[in-house]
Amino acid sequence: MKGTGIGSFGFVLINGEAIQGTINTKLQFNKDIFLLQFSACVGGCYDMKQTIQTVSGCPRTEAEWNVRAAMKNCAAMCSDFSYHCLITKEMNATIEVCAEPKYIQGYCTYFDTADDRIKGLYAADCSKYENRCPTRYHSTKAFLYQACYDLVRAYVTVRPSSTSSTLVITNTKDSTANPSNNTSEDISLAPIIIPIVLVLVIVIIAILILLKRRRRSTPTKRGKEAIDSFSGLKDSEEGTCLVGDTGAEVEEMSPDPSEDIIARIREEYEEKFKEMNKKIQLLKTQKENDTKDKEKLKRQVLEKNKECKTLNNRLQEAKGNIRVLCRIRKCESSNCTRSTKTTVTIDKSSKNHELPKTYTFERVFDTNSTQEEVYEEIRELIRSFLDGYNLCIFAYGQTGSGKTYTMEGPHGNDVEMKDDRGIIPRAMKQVFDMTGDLLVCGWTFQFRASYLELYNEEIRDLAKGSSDDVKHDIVGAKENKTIVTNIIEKEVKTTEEVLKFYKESSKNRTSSKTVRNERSSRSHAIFRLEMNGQVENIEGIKDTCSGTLTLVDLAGSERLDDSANTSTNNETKKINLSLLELTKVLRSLRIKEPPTYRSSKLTHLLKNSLGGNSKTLMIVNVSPSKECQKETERTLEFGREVSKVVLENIPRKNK
Ligand SMILES: Nc1ncnc2c1ncn2[C@@H]1O[C@H](COP(=O)(O)OP(=O)(O)OP(=O)(O)O)[C@@H](O)[C@H]1O
Repeated sequence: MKGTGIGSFGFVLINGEAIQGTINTKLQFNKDIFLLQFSACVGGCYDMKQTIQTVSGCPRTEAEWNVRAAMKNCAAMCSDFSYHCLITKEMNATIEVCAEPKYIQGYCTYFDTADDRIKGLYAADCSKYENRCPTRYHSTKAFLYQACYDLVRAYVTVRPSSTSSTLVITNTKDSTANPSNNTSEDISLAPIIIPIVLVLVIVIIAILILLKRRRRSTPTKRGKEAIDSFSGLKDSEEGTCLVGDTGAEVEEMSPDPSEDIIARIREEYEEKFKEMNKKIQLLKTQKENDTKDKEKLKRQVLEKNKECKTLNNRLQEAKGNIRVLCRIRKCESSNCTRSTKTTVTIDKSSKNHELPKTYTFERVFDTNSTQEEVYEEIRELIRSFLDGYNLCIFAYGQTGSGKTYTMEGPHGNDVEMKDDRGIIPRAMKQVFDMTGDLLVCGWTFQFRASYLELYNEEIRDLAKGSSDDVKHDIVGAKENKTIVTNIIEKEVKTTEEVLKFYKESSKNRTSSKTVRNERSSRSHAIFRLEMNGQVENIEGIKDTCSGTLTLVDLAGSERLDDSANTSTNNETKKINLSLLELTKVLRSLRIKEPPTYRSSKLTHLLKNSLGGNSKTLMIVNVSPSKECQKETERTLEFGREVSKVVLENIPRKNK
């Protein structure tokens, strides 16, 4: 035996609509040697309830799983939390998995005895993988497995058959590197390999524990168990950190299946959404006296709407409850960044022989990105607000990096329906269009808008403008919304009304000239839209739905010396202090310590949007200009920090 390698990859099969029958999945193996392991996730990773049950309860009895390893001469070692089978190429093995659920998920951990290339993988440069890991890969284990996956993927292809649910795993590795004439030797080595594998597993656990101690991060129980199931390792120590506390973490180890799942859920969602819209249009054209048909259509719309909600939530859970996107500002001057769809690379000075630094985000919008492209990425998330989740979108970045442009658009207060309008006017239109459509089937909605700014740690009600001489205090929270005293919460019924309110109020926002921006916003602007909806459902029972959409344009995050002007120094200090507190809160959420929200007004105000029943999206805005390089790096570091946050999944407030 020349060396011992270890790798793993996951696969996921989704049988779409055909839920009723049994799914028969055949796996054929013709690699040298595999440790096959089936674990977790009966019922689909995106169904939180079922995932919790299966991961924490481990109801993986032989009867439930009915896993039949139709293999001859197979050295099988089964543990009580997952199935392991050691398979060699010579066995020409085929495994049939029969299971009721919609999704089957399995993991195949692979050991290649004739390859030195994987040796020492666990001592690999983790930061290399960390940089490459999209937002939800920030876990010690996750990126180690990501590393394995990368290596294994290089010579294993997973090819789903177009006509049946058969996966054929073929060995595409260079045959000279693994001559077939030594396979009989592999078989005879099988009993030796098992102890080696076990030793290897122990070594991995030890390394992981060490790494975890250094990082001092804490996993969510479910996330940890999901990883354990994935790896087949159990360790009692705490320490790994996953982003997006959902069953989706398991898929995140192997990007392709996860992407695949997201694409399939989206496809299903879009299909249902289209069907619902068709029915809504039909309903709108129904004659007044056609009561019978109308009632039938109403019921169908309500049903479809429920299905859409479930699917959209699965989609958002799969993406993670806290997401970070990055946008690079348009720039005419020298550019220090390079970007792909998911990475930003900062080129360092060649004088100091510094290597370029790459940051990975779920999505990166380059200098040519349009407002529409940015909005398309978050359109589905806005739907979550209408489904009864608190949603917070905020723009973070250095002064002049394009935060206001992204949130509002380039026209200052003129936020009407122009092509380059930003997130706020687009979101308002989507919200009122979508709820307007649902009115035909009996839904009623009430919306209340408020617009506050935090300037020098003082809350101002922008809706009151200069006449606002009353003190505003945060007095706790009601129904998951932070309550602020003496503010205007205007009832709005249409897109036009809400945008008029926004436009009038934003005239009062505090701005001044800074080195980098003629009209720099010197305050955090927090626009909130509160929704309460009711409908009588199919069974005649009242169904309610409520949520708060918070859209935040943070003040510029530049360092003190960048602002130079002494009159703004105080402002800058306060801004930076509150941003620092925001970072601390996010860090606390990450390491599962209770955050001290009250240490700044900003975090106190955003309390209900940064934990618990909320979905959070941060857009880190950066300038690509060389002069801003240091600030750009700081911003990207911040974005990376946020992308490590784990949020609890608390049921939405839809009763
Ligand atoms: N993607 C873009 N395309 C075109 N122009 C842009 C883009 N991003 C920003 N700008 C322009 O750059 C200038 C500064 O942008 P903006 O005011 O949005 O920055 P900011 O981050 O909000 O700054 P501050 O924190 O100082 O308020 C504005 O004139 C804006 O119109």
